[in-house]
Amino acid sequence: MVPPVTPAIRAQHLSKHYDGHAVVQDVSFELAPGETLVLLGPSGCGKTTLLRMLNRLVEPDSGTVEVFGQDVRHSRPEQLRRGIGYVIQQVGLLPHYTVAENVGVVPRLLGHEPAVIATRTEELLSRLHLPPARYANQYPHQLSGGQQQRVGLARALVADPPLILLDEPFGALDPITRTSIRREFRELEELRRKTMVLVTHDVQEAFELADRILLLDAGQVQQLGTPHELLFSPVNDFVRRFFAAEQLALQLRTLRLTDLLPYLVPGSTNSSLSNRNIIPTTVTIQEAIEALSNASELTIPAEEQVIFVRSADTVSPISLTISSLMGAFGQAIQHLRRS
Ligand SMILES: Nc1ncnc2c1ncn2[C@@H]1O[C@H](COP(=O)(O)OP(=O)(O)OP(=O)(O)O)[C@@H](O)[C@H]1O
Repeated sequence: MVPPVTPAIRAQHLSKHYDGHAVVQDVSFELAPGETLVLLGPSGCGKTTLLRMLNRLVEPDSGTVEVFGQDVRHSRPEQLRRGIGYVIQQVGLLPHYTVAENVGVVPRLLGHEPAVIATRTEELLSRLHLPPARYANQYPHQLSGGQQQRVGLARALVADPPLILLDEPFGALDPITRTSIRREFRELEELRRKTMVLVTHDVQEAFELADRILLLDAGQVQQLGTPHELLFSPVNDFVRRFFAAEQLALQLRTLRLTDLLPYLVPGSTNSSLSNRNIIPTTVTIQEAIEALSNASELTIPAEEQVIFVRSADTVSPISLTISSLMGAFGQAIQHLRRS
């Protein structure tokens, strides 16, 4: 028999009051190792308070938190926090320390060898697009907001904690920087195996980064589930209304070509198309539209922009145009609404 995996986090019946008001009310969830949970909800709904209960920056009035099977009350708060990465919007870099010194703070406190810290710091800065030769000896005020944010992320990652908590980590950035840094963040090898809890009030961001979303309102869990479940199987009106304004954009980012295969008719194969015109069925509808819009850069004449979809279980490729794609998308949505 496979032994049960100890959850990375088990939060049970967490509650917190401030000045007689319930800010977090009876919240429970479990997170598997490697999973990313996004805490989402309107301003003031208790996301930050809930996050800070996980590393004891806030003590709950009632309820318990276990991190990798250990009740957090049994660790000293400072010790617990050194083992959990924490990234906040106001990056909190030390102004009189260089970039490298800021990144090395926690490993120094943990007593790691200076040479090991230096190597690791350089490796992380390079991976976060801050070449150490240029940035290691700069001071925070010499960096842009986005660069400071990356130093904050490097600092949280340097001691290689298995769990990272992030509170609006991209909140202070302009929308364009925010989108590109988010993409880098998602593709960062370093984060692939980490368990993460991320607070945001940005719905698109939540859908882009979450394995599961915990949607809160007035301190209470409204729904906990995958982006797909929240979008297509909302459990109440609050959840439905919360996503209504951005529904189409979210549907395009949540459904994948795999979901549309039953509605796509295999087309004729065109031998003039090279491999560059083949996209996998794992891409989202949004990505497929972007690929089709860029198809004129490929070998196909603009008036017959076609892209082939290939998956392990599709023997013959399916040719795709914007109109066949949107037709299939419409049918898939109707089917999901009915079921
Ligand atoms: N230390 C505190 N003392 C008193 N009230 C507090 C304290 N911390 C938070 N609150 C209150 O608790 C409620 C929830 O705050 P919290 O910061 O957890 O919400 P949030 O969902 O993270 O909000 P935002 O998205 O605006 O950051 C708010 O009404 C806030 O004013």
